[in-house]
Amino acid sequence: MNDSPEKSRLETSKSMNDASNGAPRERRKPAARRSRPVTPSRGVAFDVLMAVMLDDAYANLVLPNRIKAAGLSTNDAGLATELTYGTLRMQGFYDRVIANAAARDIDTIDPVVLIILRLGVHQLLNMRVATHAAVDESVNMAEHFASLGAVGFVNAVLRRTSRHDLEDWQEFVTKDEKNDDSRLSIIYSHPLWIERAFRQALDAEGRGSELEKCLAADNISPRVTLVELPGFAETNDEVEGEPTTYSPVGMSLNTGGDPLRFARVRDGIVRVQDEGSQLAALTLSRHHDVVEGEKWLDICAGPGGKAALLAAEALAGGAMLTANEIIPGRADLVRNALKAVPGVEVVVGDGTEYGTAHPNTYDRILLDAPCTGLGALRRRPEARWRKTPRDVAELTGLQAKLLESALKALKPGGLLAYVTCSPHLAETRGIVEGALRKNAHVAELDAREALARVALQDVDLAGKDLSVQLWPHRQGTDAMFIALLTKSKN
Ligand SMILES: C[S@@+](CC[C@H](N)C(=O)[O-])C[C@H]1O[C@@H](n2cnc3c(N)ncnc32)[C@H](O)[C@@H]1O
Repeated sequence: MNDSPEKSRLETSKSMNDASNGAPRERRKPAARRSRPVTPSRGVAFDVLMAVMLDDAYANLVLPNRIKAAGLSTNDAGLATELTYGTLRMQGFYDRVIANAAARDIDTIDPVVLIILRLGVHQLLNMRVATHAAVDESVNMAEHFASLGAVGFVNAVLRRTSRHDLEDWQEFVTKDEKNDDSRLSIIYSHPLWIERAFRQALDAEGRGSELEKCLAADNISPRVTLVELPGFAETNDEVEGEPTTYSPVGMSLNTGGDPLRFARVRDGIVRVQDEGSQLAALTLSRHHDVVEGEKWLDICAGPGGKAALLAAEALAGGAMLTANEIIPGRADLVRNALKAVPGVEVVVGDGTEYGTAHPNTYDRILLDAPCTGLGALRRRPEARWRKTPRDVAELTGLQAKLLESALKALKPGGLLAYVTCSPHLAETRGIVEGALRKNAHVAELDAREALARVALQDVDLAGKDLSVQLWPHRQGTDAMFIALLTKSKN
């Protein structure tokens, strides 16, 4: 490095401590408009980042609408997606870079300016955008969306940033960190408590050495995978994809774009679904042969992804599925997800009370519990910044109650799958072990062996537990946890 970031910081603080640095918080008159418009992809990314930051919007919901409204070409849509998702994921790291290059606390920078800077830093450090283009386009955005003083500020901060590459910045912004956890949490842009939760879960499997790969996997967009509902979609030759690695009913899309362009997706017989979710549903439905007339329950069904697969499996085997969901609007989503599969009863109710109302009733139960979703961070780029350890405390209380209730609703000798899209030990082994301690008549079954019978290939599972923990960096799926429980007949 010719010019260390530290030196830049000093220079920056000198040059930026004048009155024309786009001082934060107070709204100024927008800068004089340039004739050059903001590029469509940057405009969409800016718009979505504003909605996420200021309106608590979800990027994965807002972005497709904004792309459509702006009429972006496929290439521009790809660029807008990379700008939005990449910036959101790496926000924690970029804020360290910006704070350093600007020599000021991030909280003192106007939100509009901060978003423009984060987008600029992403282009400079993680995309193959030429430096002059990244800086000029960001300055242009500042001229359109921010105050006059902010234009020079954006220009100066990004020029400082551009003097060093990603590795230099990684080294610099972590040089005072005392331990590996805080260093990795900054470099891979994960809040420290999440990084620690992943470390604990991997350590428990004896695979702590995979932590960096695990964190890195969250910063890459997954391929779109689809499930072909068994019995409905086998003859499908319209969707261009290839079989998924493990799921016998899955397909990975070869191309990007909106899967709704395929008629079978619109009809609901081919559905977007992570491969890990498919495996979770199949581990329950294919654990043993279905006996005609079996009663199945999906106790937390919304929005209905796994319910649709279970419904197809139930129909094929002569079982009857009930799908329960507490939020009426989400129960409507379940009904919509089930539009292609007849015969499913959808009910709205509190799953924690279900077992008391319907004791010893169901042969198979899926409890896909409300959870932190830490296993799907790669899909929800802003989620890592919104979750807190308090969410874990609240959710584990609910998960334990739901499991108690589901166990009550289970017929003696029946099979219950406890599933989370989180590898956090408190939400996974903690809940299962709590239920086993509390209920002498409940036993854990070997979910690994059950999964092995379902999966197309060997699944690399570590540790000694009977449950399954999938990982994005290992299986390319969301980090789904699957435990199988039964209760004795007497
Ligand atoms: C992880 S999601 C289930 C995802 C679903 N299995 C799928 O594949 O689409 C958990 C669901 O549980 C619902 N839920 C939360 N608390 C509940 C409760 N007390 N009773 C029933 N459902 C509940 C949430 O509204 C949410 O829709």
